[in-house]
Amino acid sequence: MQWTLVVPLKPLDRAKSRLSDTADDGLRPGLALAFAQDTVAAALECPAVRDVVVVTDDALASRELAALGAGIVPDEPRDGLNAALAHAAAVVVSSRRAARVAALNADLPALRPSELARVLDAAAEFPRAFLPDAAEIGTTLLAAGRGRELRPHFGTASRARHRESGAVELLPDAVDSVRQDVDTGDDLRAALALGVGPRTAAVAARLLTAEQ
Ligand SMILES: Nc1nc2c(ncn2[C@@H]2O[C@H](COP(=O)(O)OP(=O)(O)OP(=O)(O)O)[C@@H](O)[C@H]2O)c(=O)[nH]1
Ligand SMILES: C=C(OP(=O)(O)O)C(=O)O
Repeated sequence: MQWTLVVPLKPLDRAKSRLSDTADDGLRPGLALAFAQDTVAAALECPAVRDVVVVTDDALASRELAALGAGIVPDEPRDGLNAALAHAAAVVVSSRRAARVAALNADLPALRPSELARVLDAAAEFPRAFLPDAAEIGTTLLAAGRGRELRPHFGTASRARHRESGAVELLPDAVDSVRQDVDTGDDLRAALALGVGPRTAAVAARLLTAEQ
């Protein structure tokens, strides 16, 4: 069972504003890019993933993520996160017949391919399914089966909104790395404790040096 993942990424100079007390304006865009690179690299190593498509208008992120093997879809219709995801999912389905599509957050720097495979295998049992984030308020993955629309409701309180939309909440064991998104300094410390990918580790080392 193979999936196409759609990963949304807003322009790096506006990304991760809630990390401004942890990483200053000089470091934050690089940190957001490192999260996306580690997320995409781990996703591409997952046996359940056929391909990864990043929906973004950021030129540097597009180059760096394409170099890892991701496809790039421009951010249309420029009406926020859910519109961008719905558009990219529609592009994917029209270009690859019978695709299974899942939206995956770009801020999962501890992502492990085997844990992502476990989540996608669980999602395959349902027409639409989602994984709540570590904080139990948001969502890190929303999956739609063949012929089903994604109908994304990411953003504030997305766990409750995805539940209300009829998507099945997934609760597989041992998938912490897929749930650990990074929005705050505490989230970053939790991700570092799980073990992050090499690009995030390198930027985090610079952050720690800057703190001293
Ligand atoms: N393509 C696209 N991606 C978006 C858009 N808005 C948000 N995203 C991405 O969706 C994910 C969750 O977005 P947010 O929580 O709003 O933004 P963030 O950069 O993670 O963090 P904050 O700035 O602290 O809110 C991140 O990967 C964002 O880069 C958008 O309008 N278009
Ligand atoms: C957009 C979401 O992610 P974040 O935690 O980055 O706000 C969400 O959880 O729906």
